[in-house]
Amino acid sequence: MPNVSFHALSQLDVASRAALMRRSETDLSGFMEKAAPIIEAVRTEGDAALVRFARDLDKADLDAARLKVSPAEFDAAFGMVDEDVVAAIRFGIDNIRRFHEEQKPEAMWLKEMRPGAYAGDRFTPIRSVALYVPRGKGAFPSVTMMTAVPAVVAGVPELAIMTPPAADGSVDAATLVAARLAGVETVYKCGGAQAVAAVAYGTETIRPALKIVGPGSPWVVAAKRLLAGVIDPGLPAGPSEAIILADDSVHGGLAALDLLIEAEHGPDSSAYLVTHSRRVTEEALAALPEHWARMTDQRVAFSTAVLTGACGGIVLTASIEESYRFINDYAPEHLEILSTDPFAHLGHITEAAEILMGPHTPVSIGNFGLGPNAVLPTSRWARTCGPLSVTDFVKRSSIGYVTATAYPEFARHARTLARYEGFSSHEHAVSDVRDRYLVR
Ligand SMILES: NC(=O)c1ccc[n+]([C@@H]2O[C@H](COP(=O)([O-])OP(=O)(O)OC[C@H]3O[C@@H](n4cnc5c(N)ncnc54)[C@H](O)[C@@H]3O)[C@@H](O)[C@H]2O)c1
Ligand SMILES: N[C@H](CO)Cc1c[nH]c[nH+]1
Ligand SMILES: [Zn+2]
Repeated sequence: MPNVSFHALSQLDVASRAALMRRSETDLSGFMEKAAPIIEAVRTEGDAALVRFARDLDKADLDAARLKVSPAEFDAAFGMVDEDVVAAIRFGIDNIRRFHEEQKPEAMWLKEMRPGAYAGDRFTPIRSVALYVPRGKGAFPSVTMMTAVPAVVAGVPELAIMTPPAADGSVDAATLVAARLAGVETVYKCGGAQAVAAVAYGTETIRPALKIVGPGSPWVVAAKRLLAGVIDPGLPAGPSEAIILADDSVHGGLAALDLLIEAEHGPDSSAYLVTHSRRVTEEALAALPEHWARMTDQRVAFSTAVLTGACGGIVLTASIEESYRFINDYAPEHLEILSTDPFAHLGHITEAAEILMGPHTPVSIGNFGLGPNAVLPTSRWARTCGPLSVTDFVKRSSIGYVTATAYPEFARHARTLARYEGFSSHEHAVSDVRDRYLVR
């Protein structure tokens, strides 16, 4: 049995407690240093650099003509994916679409602020957005669904999926199925930092986009940070992370089962079981070997690295209140509340990007298509932002309309503040100079 990291929270000093907040992406300096020349090569060499990085980093044999997925590759993908996978994708897309249609803001609203003066917001789609779909430590048709569906619901006219090629130069077949079923037919075989650079600057084959969304490895996160002045990098979604909060009403074996969900993404993930119950802790530790025995070697290696390392394990608290405090401090990407009465805890949690409630809502169900978006902020960004949504694919313009009836009162106050701030043209524009032109 590997030595699972165990932290009795009330016995930790301030530094050890602070260390528990760390994620693998907390220090990205090494990745940023190596991503910078990749980005520069794509900016200056375009497609030639993408072909070279596909060969060197993805071991994929490609030429520029094959960077874009062809209609024939899309058609072939449907023949390669089992019917039950297609059915699961259709089921997920249907739920995700219904959720995001509900979320879509009205195209415009106007409110009468004062008699005869109107103000509101108008939402219009962003013209072009790139969707990053990872591949490497897994294939992610689900991420395709989560990024493409809200983008299509928002009405973005130009969408392109960026995803790493496999060694044979192909794109994961289920990812292509999900893309077509969600309504996106432009897919480029290009991943990592080079993909972010390609859509930021554009290449001979790849059109530049105004924004990129979607999760990725630290390479992707680092490139987004470096290119934040060139392209809108969207919400910060890095290596997956989860907290399983268990109270005394559940079996610890269940907590262990769900702790392994996000721990198996990769050695750079984070996963904690947080509980004030010693019984749950002991049951969880006892159940882990049995769960590991059912997993593939790769997933055992990833989850063991997480649970025995500095970004995972078990946190035993002194009380449920201390569990809440820890979680709100940690601000996890995914939070699962394992309790027979999850709603009793919900009000105490304010900082978590996704909160999944009760023993029948494991993180897997959120990941694969309950409806809410599973592309979520990591590394404590849940303190300031939430899941990917339709609003990430639109921008807002405010609208104002003042009639002749309402104008005098607004003009009077505007003159006063313009004078105070020392802006003479601002003042003249709402003074009797304007009246000369208005009265005809
Ligand atoms: N937050 C979320 O919503 C969410 C959702 C799904 C997945 N994820 C996370 O996304 C990540 C996916 O990672 P992945 O590796 O499977 O796919 P990825 O596509 O993000 O990264 C693979 C790419 O990284 C680049 N790369 C790999 N090694 C490199 C090196 N040595 N130098 C330069 N570039 C290199 C390559 O271009 C490769 O194509 C995981 O960390 C997972 O936890 C997050
Ligand atoms: N847990 C990921 C978000 O952090 C989403 C996902 C897709 N497939 C498996 N997991
Ligand atoms: Zn997951």
